[in-house]
This record gives sequence, C-alpha cells and structure tokens, in this order.
Amino acid sequence: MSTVIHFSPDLSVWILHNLNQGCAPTALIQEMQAQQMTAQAAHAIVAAFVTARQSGQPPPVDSVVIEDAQQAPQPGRQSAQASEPDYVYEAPIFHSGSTLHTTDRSVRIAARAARPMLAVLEGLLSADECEELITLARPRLTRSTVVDPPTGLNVVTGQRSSLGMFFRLQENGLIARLDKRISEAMNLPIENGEGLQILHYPTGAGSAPHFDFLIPSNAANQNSIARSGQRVSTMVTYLNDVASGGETIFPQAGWSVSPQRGNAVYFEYCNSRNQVDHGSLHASNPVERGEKWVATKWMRQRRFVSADGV
Ligand SMILES: O=C(O)CCC(=O)C(=O)O
Ligand SMILES: [Fe+2]
Repeated sequence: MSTVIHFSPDLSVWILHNLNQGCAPTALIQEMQAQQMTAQAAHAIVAAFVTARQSGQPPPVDSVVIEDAQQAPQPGRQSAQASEPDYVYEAPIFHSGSTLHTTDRSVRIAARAARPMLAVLEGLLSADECEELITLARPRLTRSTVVDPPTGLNVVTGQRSSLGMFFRLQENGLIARLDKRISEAMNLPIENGEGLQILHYPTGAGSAPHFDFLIPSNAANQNSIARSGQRVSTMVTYLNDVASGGETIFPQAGWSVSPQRGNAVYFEYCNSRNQVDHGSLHASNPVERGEKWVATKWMRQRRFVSADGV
C-alpha cells in the first residue's frame, strides 16, 4: 500500500529556492511542520527533492508517493498523524570518541551526526580483507531482483541492478574475524548480526531511497521480528574505490558518504521504545564510472535466527 502526498507549486518553488540557497533539509522540514504539515509528509517531500538533486534527476512535480510503512498522512487523517510521537533520540548504541578499538584493529571515526545517528569510519577493513571478500563473493552473486520498499531490501533503481549474496555468520575464518570486528564496532553481540551481505553495483546501478528497519505491518516481516526483534543498526563497508558516483546518501541529513575502500558508514534507527527513525532514509547514488562493492551488516535487537531456524 502506498499513499500519494500532493503539494502546491508554491511549496515546490520554496523548497527549490531554499535548497539552492544552501538551507539544511532539516530546517525546511521544521518550517513545514511549523506550517501544520505532519512530520512524515514534510520528511517525504523534502527527501524527494534532496534525492532528486543529489542524483541529478528532475524534482517531483506536484506529489510524492510514500509507502504506508512510512506512515503517510492521508487527507482527513491529519490530526491522527500529527499526534503520532516523534522519534526519541536516546543515547546512541555506538561508541563515543574519535577512535574505537576492536580486538584486532583500531578504527578512526572521521565524522558523526546525531539525527539520524550516523558515523563515518576509516579503515574498518584492510585493503587485503576487502579484496578477499570480493574474491569469495564474486562466484556466488545473484541478481537482486526483489524490489520491496516495505522491507528496504534489495531496492534497486537505474538501468542496471545490483548483484548480491549473503555469507553465513562466521562461515569461514575471514568471515568469523570480520563478523567479530564489525559487531564490536557496532557495540552489539556478534550473534545479533545477520550474515554479512555483499552487494556489487555495476556501472549505472544504484539503490532507491529506503529504510533498513523492518516494517512491522508487513506480514512478511512479522515472523522475523518475532524471532529476532527489529533491526537496530547498519554498517555499510566500502570494498573498493569508485571512480565516480556510488555515494551513500542520507537525504534527510543532507549527507553524502563517498565510497572509499575499507571505510564504512554506520547508522542506527531503533530506540528502546521500539520506535524507528524515518530520518535514516538512505540510498546509493548510481555508479557513474567504475563499479561499487559493499559489505552490509544489519544488527537485530536479539540473537538473529533466520527463517530456517539457524
Ligand atoms: O550501497 C550503499 O551505499 C548502501 C547499501 C544499503 O543501503 C544496504 O545494503 O542496505
Ligand atoms: Fe540500506
């Protein structure tokens, strides 16, 4: 199910003007909320404009479509939507400080943001580890054909789509070492992690804006949430340098993270009240030149148990 949010030409002109002036998207969202628009509608509209700008696409004309999972306001439901509590930013799960120390590697935190909570890590993986992951994953890649916005999985746009595969948790020595290091960096137990996912984006491929958390109203997610709890955080590690394009973008934060081999972007989006942060919306810009490889780790609230019980 999806909902169309219409907006006026005046609003469109206002958003474009302010973005061109360098206004922060969050400031626009706040102003729209001050004008009685719901947080969800304001987020969705501004995110659509920012995403279009960052990916060189034309801006939306007079409407945006959002999934019910994003809890879109519908005409006549404004008051119900307005009363929905905003996401409460609690103390991050993530480490504080400018360097984090895992068992076998110290990793520098190059930058961080609070809302959404995200951080850029330098040198989480060595160049050799990145190469080894690509070598092991390459023969096992399958096309990411599932386009499923409610789950945030494998959502691919562009003329070509990405290819992906999953390693089983600790399936060999290298993966065990990396599962341990990445879980330490994410400050959660190794068993809360889903198996490491490798994605390969050929030239032209990217991913559409999506959330990584599971949408509880989606029947397909309910069993998974019952088994392992919600997803709470993501670590995307870049396995190669991309000649041009392929940035991970966070439209609502106005952030764009360049893919650089061994570096990673971390973000979290679920608090102890089980609220999920719609500010964690993100996408991969299409790869303009070269190719892009990433390793993604998703963490759950509890030990991860897959559909087949392992
Ligand atoms: O490739 C990226 O930059 C983002 C990957 C991503 O969003 C995901 O794996 O969920
Ligand atoms: Fe994602």
